[in-house]
Amino acid sequence: MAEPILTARGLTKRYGRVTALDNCDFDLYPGEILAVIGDNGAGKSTLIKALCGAVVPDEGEIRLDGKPVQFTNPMQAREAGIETVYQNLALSPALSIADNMFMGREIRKPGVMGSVLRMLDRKAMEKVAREKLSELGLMTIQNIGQAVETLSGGQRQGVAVARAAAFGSKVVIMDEPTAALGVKESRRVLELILDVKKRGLPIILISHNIPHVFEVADRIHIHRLGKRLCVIDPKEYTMSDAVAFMTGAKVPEHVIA
Ligand SMILES: Nc1ncnc2c1ncn2[C@@H]1O[C@H](COP(=O)(O)OP(=O)(O)OP(=O)(O)O)[C@@H](O)[C@H]1O
Repeated sequence: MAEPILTARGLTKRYGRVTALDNCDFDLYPGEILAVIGDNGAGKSTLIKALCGAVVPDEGEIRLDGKPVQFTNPMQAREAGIETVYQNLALSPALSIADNMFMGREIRKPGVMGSVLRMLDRKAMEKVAREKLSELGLMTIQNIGQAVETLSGGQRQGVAVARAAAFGSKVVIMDEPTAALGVKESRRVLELILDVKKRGLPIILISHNIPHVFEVADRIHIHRLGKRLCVIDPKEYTMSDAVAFMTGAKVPEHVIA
């Protein structure tokens, strides 16, 4: 196998007496969809937050492309090429699709108008937004100037995924992308995740939906009691095996797939 693109070794994060991450390891390889599953409170969110700069671990090391990185906020991780699609705070409802896609990285008008007057180049942003959405087959969204609150749940998630795919140059992290969606919308988002993978970006998918995980993941990282218990190949195990490992009902024979 190629070298991993993102690794963590010995990550530990304590909240008072609770050890949310307990000497945890993690590996993501180029081009793969790696699902992260685990029981409630196992430490999945804390792991993901550490990888995307939202939480600073007490101990341990994270490497991106083999180089040690220390993110103290999510902006630094974004600048390094790690984009995260959050479960809830994905988008600003009152803003347009294009504005949401460029939130925090707006394109300014050329020359003094942009540099001094800080004027936004809306035309340029709308053009790029339109391109990105159509690349992912999301051009059922008619008007790029439309406020995000007028979109369906699936369309909103699509915009959030498109944003991550457009700007994530190294890694895309998706936290429960189908949790709030209906059957049809979930399907579309799963297809989008596969499209993002086809474009060569590796994806970390955190999900409680085991059938969705088995459908799209290349490998499954099973998290238990603050650490990686094992990594399985979904073609070699059943969903009930995965749930049994997660809950401790069964002990895996091999640790890493
Ligand atoms: N900000 C915090 N302050 C205090 N305790 C926290 C904080 N964040 C997480 N924890 C604790 O750390 C442990 C791991 O939480 P985490 O949210 O990472 O688990 P999870 O696997 O994502 O759970 P879930 O599937 O329920 O979202 C839990 O016991 C949780 O209560």
